[in-house]
Amino acid sequence: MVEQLNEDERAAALDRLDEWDYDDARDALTRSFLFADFSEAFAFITRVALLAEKADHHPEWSNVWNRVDILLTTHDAGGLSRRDVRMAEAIDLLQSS
Ligand SMILES: C[C@H](O)[C@H](O)[C@H]1CNC2=NC(N)=NC(=O)C2=N1
Repeated sequence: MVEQLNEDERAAALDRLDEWDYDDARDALTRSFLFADFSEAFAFITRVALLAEKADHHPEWSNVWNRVDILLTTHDAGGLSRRDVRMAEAIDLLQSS
């Protein structure tokens, strides 16, 4: 069973994850991505979906044309866990490649 991050662990993670915001109500990480068009946004969604399947850790997300909104939290832990931090870092790497 994966553990929810404690306050110190959460603060350290948020410090490192510059591009991500913290959703207090959900104990979650959020980030919005903007692309040139729907096709680019959908390609990104596909890449993240493959990461998610590999990690068995799945984002909550929505897409409107060129925009993808992602929320990461761990349902099994009732909030933010290491799995969300790892997923956010992996998504950031996709973005920078
Ligand atoms: C059984 C399976 O491992 C779990 O349900 C996984 C699947 N994907 C998941 N994704 C997220 N975001 N949180 C989870 O707790 C979770 N649990």
